[in-house]
Amino acid sequence: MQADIVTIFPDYFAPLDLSLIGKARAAGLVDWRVHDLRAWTHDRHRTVDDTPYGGGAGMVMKPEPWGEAFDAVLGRADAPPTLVVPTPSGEPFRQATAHEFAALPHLLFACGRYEGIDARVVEHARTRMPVREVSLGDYVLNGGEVAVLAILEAVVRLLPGVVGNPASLVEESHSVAGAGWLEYPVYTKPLSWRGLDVPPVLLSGHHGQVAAWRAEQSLERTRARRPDLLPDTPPAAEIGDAELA
Ligand SMILES: Nc1ccc2ncsc2c1
Repeated sequence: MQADIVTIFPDYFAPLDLSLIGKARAAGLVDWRVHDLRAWTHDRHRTVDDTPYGGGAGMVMKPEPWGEAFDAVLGRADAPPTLVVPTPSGEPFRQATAHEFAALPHLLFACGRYEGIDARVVEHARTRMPVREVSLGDYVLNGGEVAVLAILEAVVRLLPGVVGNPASLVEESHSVAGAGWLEYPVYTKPLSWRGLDVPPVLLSGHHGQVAAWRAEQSLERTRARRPDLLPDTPPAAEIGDAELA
């Protein structure tokens, strides 16, 4: 997989080399290039933003540098990459999205800052490559860089050969294979720690009983913390009605 990242804070991505993702790069399983958006500015102050049309607080990222940055990446690519734009107004980025992205040969990440990127950048990009605007959750960061780090980790770890034991990718929270329930609690030595003991079933050697206990734990956690992940969960209003009935 090839990833290009365009940002005004290229140093944000230095930690990528420290992690498992860095090992994947060394093994040739993934490569990424980080580009400073200001390389495509032409004024003395290397300006990347301006005031918003229609008024309002904050600044908006100018379209010209982004257009030239995408021109440069596309000009070097054999085929158009998929443009991934982290934004609070995007589609939810889920484990299924990570699997989709892991199957793509080339991702181009645009890290917005300020109040966002001039909308014409994505509008124009859609005429020359697939575009996915994605949200990591209902909260706002100061920019897309942290989101891209999270997305890259979620995606690259799914690439064949990156994670030592592929089986460990199966029983994870939100794992597609695990029906998307939350992960069960895990334990290791010592048997007793500060008066807290490992659940005896995990010491039984009964794989069937262990599997059943883990499934029950996953279901219990999912019911408690993420009922929205369970099938046939009526909207909250209906749940209220049912309880009142
Ligand atoms: N550009 C930008 C600004 C805020 C934000 N929050 C989550 S992703 C994102 C992207």
